[in-house]
Amino acid sequence: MTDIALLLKDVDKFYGPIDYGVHAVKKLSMDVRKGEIIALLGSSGCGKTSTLRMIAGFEAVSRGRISLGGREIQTFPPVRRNVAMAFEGYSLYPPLTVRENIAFALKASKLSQSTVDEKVASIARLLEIEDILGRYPSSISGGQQQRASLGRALIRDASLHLLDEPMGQLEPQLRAVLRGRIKHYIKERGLTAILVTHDQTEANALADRIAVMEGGVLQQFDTPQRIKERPANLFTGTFVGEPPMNVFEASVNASESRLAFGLKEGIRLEYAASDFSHAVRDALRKRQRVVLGVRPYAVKRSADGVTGRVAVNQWLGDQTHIAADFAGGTLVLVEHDRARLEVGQPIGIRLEPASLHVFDGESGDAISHGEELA
Ligand SMILES: Nc1ncnc2c1ncn2[C@@H]1O[C@H](COP(=O)(O)OP(=O)(O)OP(=O)(O)O)[C@@H](O)[C@H]1O
Repeated sequence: MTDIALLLKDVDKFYGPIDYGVHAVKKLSMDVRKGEIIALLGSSGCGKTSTLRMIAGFEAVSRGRISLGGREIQTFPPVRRNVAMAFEGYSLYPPLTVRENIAFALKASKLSQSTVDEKVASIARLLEIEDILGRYPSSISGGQQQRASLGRALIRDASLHLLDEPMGQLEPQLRAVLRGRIKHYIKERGLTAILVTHDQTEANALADRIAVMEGGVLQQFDTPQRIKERPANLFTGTFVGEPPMNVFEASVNASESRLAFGLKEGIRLEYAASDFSHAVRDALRKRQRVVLGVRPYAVKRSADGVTGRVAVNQWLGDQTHIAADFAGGTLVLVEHDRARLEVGQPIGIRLEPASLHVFDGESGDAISHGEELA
C-alpha cells in the first residue's frame, strides 16, 4: 500500500483562457504523504490559494492531474472529494449557532448525539471557543468566526484537511498556543493537512514539509530544516529565515591552493582550497559571477576579518542585531550577547566557509552549501 495521500502532477491554473489568461499556478507537481502536515508558503499572489482551491474543487484545474487516495479527483465536485476545509470566505451558516455549525460537519457520520456533543466540546476547548458555542455567526468577532470555521474542518474525519490562513485574524499569543494544540490534534489522529500561510514562523512550527512558491512556481519542497540549511535557490534562501540571508554579488578566483571571492569595493574573501570539496571547486571554477549568501546568525566578528563599519546596533532584549556597511551593501549579524559597538566603528567580519551558500549569478540556483555541492 502506498503512503501517498495526495498527488499533484503538472498542474496548471489559468484564470481566463488556457495559455492566454493569468497563469497563477505553473506545472506544479508534489506529493503529500499520509499523516503529513504541509505548508504552502509564499508571498501574496504566488498561487497558494489557487492551489488549495483546485485541490478542494472550488477552482477548475486547467491542466494536469490531482489524485487523492489513489483516485483522480480533478473533475469531481467538492462534495465528492472527502476534503475538509477552513477557508477565508467559506463562511459559517448564519442561521445556525456555532455549536450547530461545528456539529453540522458530522451530520453524515451517523454518530450518536452524545458522541457529537463530546467531540464538539473537545474541539471548542482546544480552540478556546466554549463560551460562544450558543451564539450565531453574525454576533461573534472575525477571529472567533475563524476558530469556529477551523473547528468545523478539524472535527471531520476526512482524507485531507485544507486550511487557508487558518489563524490569520488571531492575536500572536493565541496563535502561538493554538499552533501547538492544532499540530498535536492533527498528529494524534494521523490526519493529512495542507496549510496555506505567508507566515514562515507558522510554517516552521506546524509543517513537516514546506512548499515554497513564487510566481506560481514551486521553488522548493522540503523540511523546514533543509530549506534553511540547503536553500535550492536565491529565492528560498532570502525568503525563508529571519532576519533574511545576507547576499553579495561576487567574482570567483580559484587556484590549486586558494579559493577567493571578489566582492564590491575591492573586498576579497580568501579561503584555502581544502575548505571546499573538489566538486565545489570545480563547479565554482566554471562560473565567473556568483551570489554569496550567509545567514545573519552565522556571521562572526574577528579581529583579523574583513573590515565593515557599524551602521546600526540594536539590542532586542535577547539578541543583538548589528547592520554593517560592507562590500557596497549591508551585512546583518545577529549575536546573543549585548554588543558594545558605536555607529561608524570598524569591525572585522569573518564568513566561515561552512556557512557560505553560493548561488549562480544568472539563474539564482544554489551551487553549494558550505563545503558540499547543492
Ligand atoms: N479569480 C481570479 N481571476 C483572475 N486572477 C486571479 C483570480 N484569483 C487569483 N488570481 C490571480 O492569480 C494569482 C495567484 O493568486 P492566489 O490567490 O492563488 O495567490 P496567493 O498566493 O494565495 O495570494 P494571497 O496570499 O494574497 O491570497 C495572482 O496573480 C492573482 O491575482
